[in-house]
Amino acid sequence: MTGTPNSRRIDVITVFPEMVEQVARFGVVGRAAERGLIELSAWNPRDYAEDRHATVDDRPYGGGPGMVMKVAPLHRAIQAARAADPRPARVIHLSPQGARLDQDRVARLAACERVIYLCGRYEGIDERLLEAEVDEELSIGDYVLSGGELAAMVAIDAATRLVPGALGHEDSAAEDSFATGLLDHPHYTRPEVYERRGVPEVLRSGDHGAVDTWRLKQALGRTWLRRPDLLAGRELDERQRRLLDEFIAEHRA
Ligand SMILES: Cc1cccc(C(=O)NCC2(NC(=O)c3cccc4nocc34)CCCC2)c1
Repeated sequence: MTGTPNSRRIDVITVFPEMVEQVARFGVVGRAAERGLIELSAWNPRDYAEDRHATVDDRPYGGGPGMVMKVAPLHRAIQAARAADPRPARVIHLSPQGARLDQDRVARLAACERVIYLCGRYEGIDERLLEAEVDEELSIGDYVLSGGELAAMVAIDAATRLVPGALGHEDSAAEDSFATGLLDHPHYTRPEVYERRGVPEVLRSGDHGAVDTWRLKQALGRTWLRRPDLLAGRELDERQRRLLDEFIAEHRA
């Protein structure tokens, strides 16, 4: 099935295709898939194994616990995915050895017409497959996972949100905060009071300028408090500097 001509094609090489296909059933990614903005296909190396037991793994040379994913079934699955669309594809291996996924790298993924995500299981993938087929390795963080599928789903979700048309206005507004590299300001909705806790006056004042200022101040302040590293890498303009200084003074009062 081919999507609209400029649709993004996403292929995932995984022994658990049903797991990964779920990401395209819900929310923003689900709507993008429905509307043909993206096209998601999963390819199971088990379907490309030579033997009748559909073996995709084998014991490691050098001994040790666990199993290693074999080259041939993965190679054939990648070839099948490549053949499904004439456009060149960037092959991304989700791996603890990879560069840390961040919004800049997500933006680069979103700009690719085709991406093939390669998900490891067991102890990992035979190095010769990685040497031959992988363009880039990405990690979603420093913790132990059972496989690369969740990482692929994280990358797919984050990148799809950046595909033009994927977000309606109501969602794109939510992008503003991190598009500025800051954490989010606090959010409130009805009721006005819940168990004696109210809503900041300014948010109900109808003064949109004051609301924007309050939100920027809160975003700057919370970033300063919880993720100062995000502030270290950026210049604040005069207004932002003043608002953050106000927040800090109030925080220390
Ligand atoms: C810190 C650390 C050091 C050594 C091994 C592991 C580990 O978790 N190894 C197991 C595997 N992990 C991942 O694939 C994986 C894990 C974490 C983030 C990721 N982002 O993308 C893929 C990721 C690799 C082969 C099968 C799963 C983790």
